[in-house]
Amino acid sequence: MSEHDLRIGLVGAGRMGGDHARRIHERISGARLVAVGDPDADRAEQVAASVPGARSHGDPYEVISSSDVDALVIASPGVVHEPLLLAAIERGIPVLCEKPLTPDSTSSLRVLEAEQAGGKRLVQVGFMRRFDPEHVELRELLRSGALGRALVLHCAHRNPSSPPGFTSEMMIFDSVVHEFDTVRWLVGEEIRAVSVRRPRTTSAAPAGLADPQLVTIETTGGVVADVEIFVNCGFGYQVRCEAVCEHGTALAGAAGGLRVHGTAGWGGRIDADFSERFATAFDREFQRWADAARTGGVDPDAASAWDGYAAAAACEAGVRAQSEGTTEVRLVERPGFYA
Ligand SMILES: NC(=O)c1ccc[n+]([C@@H]2O[C@H](COP(=O)([O-])OP(=O)(O)OC[C@H]3O[C@@H](n4cnc5c(N)ncnc54)[C@H](O)[C@@H]3O)[C@@H](O)[C@H]2O)c1
Ligand SMILES: O[C@H]1[C@H](O)[C@@H](O)[C@H](O)[C@@H](O)[C@H]1O
Repeated sequence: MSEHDLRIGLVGAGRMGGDHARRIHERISGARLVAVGDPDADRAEQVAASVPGARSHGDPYEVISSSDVDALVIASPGVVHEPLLLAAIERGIPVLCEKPLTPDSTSSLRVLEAEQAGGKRLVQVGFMRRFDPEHVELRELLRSGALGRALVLHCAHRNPSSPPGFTSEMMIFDSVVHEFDTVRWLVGEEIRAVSVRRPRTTSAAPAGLADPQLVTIETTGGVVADVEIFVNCGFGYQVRCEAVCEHGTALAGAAGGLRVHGTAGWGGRIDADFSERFATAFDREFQRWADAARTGGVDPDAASAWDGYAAAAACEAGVRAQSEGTTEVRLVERPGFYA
């Protein structure tokens, strides 16, 4: 630890907040956690107690206004991201905000406006797949043109089970929000339209949840991505994306790891959850964010507030498409600030 470390404040001390606190303490260099805030003061205290030198606040805004906080991590539920982001932008500190930027495009636009008014890029959205080695390799391959142009993407996003209160709409704006960002980032084009189909529902789904769903995403350049979102698959956590190109295909997220051949069978293992599947991605995301924040810059490969807004707009179209059929995505003109 050095006096030049980036001093990080964390708001939201739930599952992700706890993970990120550990990550910063154990695996990120040049940065340390100094304050944790959560309206649930016990949670804040518990997470702060797990990191030597960190203190807790029952008011998250006290963390944001603390003069010894150089940069902020937001790991609270999406519905409260906007006021926390606006407070961080007002103080002029870099912020890494867990997905989503905000839950809808109107509030995302307010964040974009505040950031532009401050004149400096400060916001990064936690779309961690951008740091997953296989997804990075797939993007580089697509950009190299070695397989020709991408035509179709086949994506699967499976969770073992949905948390209590998870709704059919959340399957779009809490889960498929990752694919909206991944597709835009892989292809380098905005999303033009979204449609949703509902196959028959798994008997494992809680009452009222239409699970799985098939989401079709069309980009402005004519790439079509199909996404199977299945949040009660029961057996583990899987995220896959296969790109079909003019001269070949490439798949990120194929079952990897050790392949075991044993009595009467062979097999490998499946990750249990996102913290396992994307452990390396989260670590890289945080290290690169901290490195950029320490020098007053932003990571050009990370998701910006613009990316967060574009994903929110696609999610809105996706939720409308659940009942209205194919729905177009309308974006404001991209400001030069986010070029
Ligand atoms: N990148 C990923 O794969 C991934 C995975 C899970 C969750 N997330 C995102 O991380 C965020 C947190 O999710 P979680 O699963 O940790 O939720 P959680 O419910 O476990 O924890 C959220 C915490 O935020 C606190 N909180 C509520 N209002 C607050 C406020 N105004 N200010 C500060 N804290 C407040 C709650 O008391 C709670 O302790 C969400 O945005 C979620 O979408 C991302
Ligand atoms: O909040 C979580 C998280 O974003 C996971 O990465 C995703 O797989 C889940 O579907 C979502 O509910």
